[in-house]
Formats: sequence, C-alpha cells, structure tokens
Amino acid sequence: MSFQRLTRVFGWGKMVKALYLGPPGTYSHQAALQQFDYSNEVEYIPTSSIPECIQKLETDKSIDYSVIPLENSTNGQVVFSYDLLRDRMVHEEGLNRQGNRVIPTLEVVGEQYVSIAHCLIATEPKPALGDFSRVQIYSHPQVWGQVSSYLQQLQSKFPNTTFEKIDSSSTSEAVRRILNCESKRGIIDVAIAGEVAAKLNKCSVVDTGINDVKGNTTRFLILQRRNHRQIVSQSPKVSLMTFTTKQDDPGSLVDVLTILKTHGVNMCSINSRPYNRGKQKWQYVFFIEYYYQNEGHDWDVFYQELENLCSEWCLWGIFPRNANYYA
Ligand SMILES: O=C(O)C(=O)C[C@]1(C(=O)O)C=C[C@@H](O)C=C1
Repeated sequence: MSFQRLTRVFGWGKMVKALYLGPPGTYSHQAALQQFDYSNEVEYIPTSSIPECIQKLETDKSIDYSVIPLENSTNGQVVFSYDLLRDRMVHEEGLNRQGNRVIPTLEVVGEQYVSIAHCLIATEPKPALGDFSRVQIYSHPQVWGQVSSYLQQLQSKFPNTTFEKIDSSSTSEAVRRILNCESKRGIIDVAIAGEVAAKLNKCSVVDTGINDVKGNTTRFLILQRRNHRQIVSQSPKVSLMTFTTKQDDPGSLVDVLTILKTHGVNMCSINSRPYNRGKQKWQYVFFIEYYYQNEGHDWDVFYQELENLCSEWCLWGIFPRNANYYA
C-alpha cells in the first residue's frame, strides 16, 4: 500500500509509526522500508525482540504498524512469530470470543518478501580465521539453518579451529556485539548479517553470498490494531487463519479442510505449532492461508461451518498478495 494511501487512511500529516526487529540494518528493517516505500514520512522504530514488536503494537496506541518475520524459504517457520499468533488464540486470558471464534486485537494487513543475502562480517577486513583456535560466530538463530553448508565448509577448511555459534536477538545486533567484544587471545568474534548491517556498524564484509540456497527469501507480515476497516485492494487477497479441531478423531483435520474444498477455496499454505491444552500433549494449532475470492462468495456459511468443527478459530486478516510472492 503506497504511503500516500496510508496518509489518507490516517489523515494528512500524521506520522506513521512502524515497529521492526532492530537495530537498524536487520532484514526486518528492510521489510519495513519496503512496505512504506522507503518514505521518510514514516518513523521506523527498532525493537529488541519479535515479541516486543507485537506487545508494543497491542499496548501503545501511538504505534500504527508492526513488521514481523514469518517464514524463510530455506528453513521454514520463524517459530517465534508463529507462537505469538498461536498464543493469542489459545492461551491469552480474557480472549475476545464470539462462540468458538477468537477476535484478536491485531490484524494482518500486508506481507513483504526480502531477499536474504548473508555475509560473514568482522571488525577487520581480512582476518586469517585459521590463525585462531576459536571463531565465535554471532547471528539470529533463524540464520543457522540458512548457512549450514557454509559453516561446514569453514570447519573443513580450518580443521584445527573451533567454530562456535552464538545466538543474538537479530542479525544487526550480532554485528553490534562483535564491536563490543573485548579481544581474547586466540579468539576472534565474527557475525553473519546483511551488508547493510556491516556498513551501518562500520565493519568489514569478509565473505558474501554465504546462503546455502540462492534466492533465499524471508516473508514478513505487516500487522496493525484491528480497526474493523477493511482496506480493499485490487490484487489477489490472501486470508490467514488459525484453528484447532474439536475432535482428535481420525479425519478431524480433513473435515475442516474439506470445508475449503466444498467452498472452492484455494488453500496456499498450511503449518502447525504444538500447544498444550491442559495435560494433553501433542495438540496442534493449524495455520492455513487461502485465497479470498470475495466475488459474491457466501463467507458467512463458510465461517459457520468452521464454527461447527473448530474448538477455536481466528481470522487474522485478509491482505493483498505481494507481487514478490511470485518472483
Ligand atoms: O535478524 C534479522 O535481521 C531479522 O530480521 C530476523 C530474521 C528472522 O527472524 O528470520 C529475518 C530474516 C532472516 O531470515 C534472518 C533473521
């Protein structure tokens, strides 16, 4: 949605405030910039964690949007984000419920796709990694599954060096951390992040294009507080829904998915996350996305059939399919 349209939604001149996983230079930062056309009329506010992106949007009425990573094309779900949505359907106290339907405080209004080009980053231009007994590599935990081959190659290249992965709250935070590490004999601190994070922190890019898979892409969701105003868009629209099945009987999931089939609704993704309902283990919240064809479709009947088969269900939003989905 263009920034001009945003100002129409919010009234001319109101500064739009958008949260992202910071500090500046993260891929989440890139996603926020893409969403708002790099406009300098938007205040991009870094947070220290993905949960903070959601919690602040829910509680601070001055915040308009939040951008969170949802999944990566190489190593799948960003479980931190999935679990935030899951918990807002099944675990939150005082849920706003209408029957089995949960009406969350937030809604999904958009998506962004960011090309992930990881680099190995150091505080010096060409460190001789093999000269160190230990290389401490900092990055966001989601990154390790995107560079596993590269890390194996490093270990093969320097068999006498120990490579240790250290989780950071984000890729750009990882770069900041190596700037603040005190030097220890025989140990070097490096980070894996994007080139922008290296430049913003005046660090050196030691290796580029270290993703296991070329075209590595992370998908982000754009959320706002639910304002009941449906921002209609021309492009194909996608609905994101979470649900749990009433029964554990064989076919209970199929029965729910059959509702989509009988209504001719095209599902484009399905995921699940575990949750514990009381003492029962191995219960799942399902996440489905489907194309929202609203030409004269009787969605009320569709929702009523879901109501009959689901213990909880939650429509998180109907939002435009970003053209980069097809890239
Ligand atoms: O740390 C960042 O730069 C983020 O934006 C987070 C995140 C993620 O959680 O997946 C985003 C894109 C990449 O997959 C790596 C990390």
